[in-house]
Amino acid sequence: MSAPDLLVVTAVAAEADAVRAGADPARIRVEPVGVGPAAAGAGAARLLALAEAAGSPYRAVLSAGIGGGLPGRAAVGATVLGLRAIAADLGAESADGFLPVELLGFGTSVIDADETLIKALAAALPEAVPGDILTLGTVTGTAATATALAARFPAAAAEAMEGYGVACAAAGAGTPFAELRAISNAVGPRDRLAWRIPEALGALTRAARALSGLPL
Ligand SMILES: O=C(O)c1cccc(C(=O)CC[C@H]2O[C@@H](n3cnc4c(=O)[nH]cnc43)[C@H](O)[C@@H]2O)c1
Repeated sequence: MSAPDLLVVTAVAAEADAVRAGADPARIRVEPVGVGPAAAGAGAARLLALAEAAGSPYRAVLSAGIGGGLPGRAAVGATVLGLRAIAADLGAESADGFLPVELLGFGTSVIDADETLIKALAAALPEAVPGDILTLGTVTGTAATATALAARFPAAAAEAMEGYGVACAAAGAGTPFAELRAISNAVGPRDRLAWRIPEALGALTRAARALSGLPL
């Protein structure tokens, strides 16, 4: 049997189980690597390097899981296809507002998803909402932060905690990258009890079924 050609990286085991429930294991390997951009980046880099060393590199890597939807842009229950992964809190605070890492002269906070992979994913998931996905080390928990993020990132549809880390690992390995988020909650005032986790995990399973036929 040939090795899987798509690596799907999630944060937690429940998300990995949801993806596995819909994915063809012959084509897709699913691994939970931890919460946050550092764990995601380190975990994805290790898995990509191991596959490369074994002589069967992945053809693409997907950061997948649940996420928060920006109000008016992605509703709870929707699936968001990330066109760009943006490290929204990578930079410095100043009296004049947030300074992104670009202004500090330290590289980029924005990584584009692979164009060919996005076209294939959009065809496989026609109902997915296309948009940027923010990566944050801290889950947004106030209306003020949600409003500020929506203003800073007019093309953002969702936020999560791992995409930019996986994108950095993919860029280092030369592997096409994309991100997929099933929306469990609205970005805004913290209300953990309102998160619709089972529904979002169900949406992840449905998306994974569509991934199994992906031309890679
Ligand atoms: O408690 C559970 O059963 C459970 C099952 C699956 C996943 C979880 C998580 O808490 C996953 C954490 C994961 O979720 C992403 N996430 C979701 N909503 C947001 C948000 O509004 N802002 C940022 N991140 C969000 C994030 O990527 C975390 O890694 C629990």
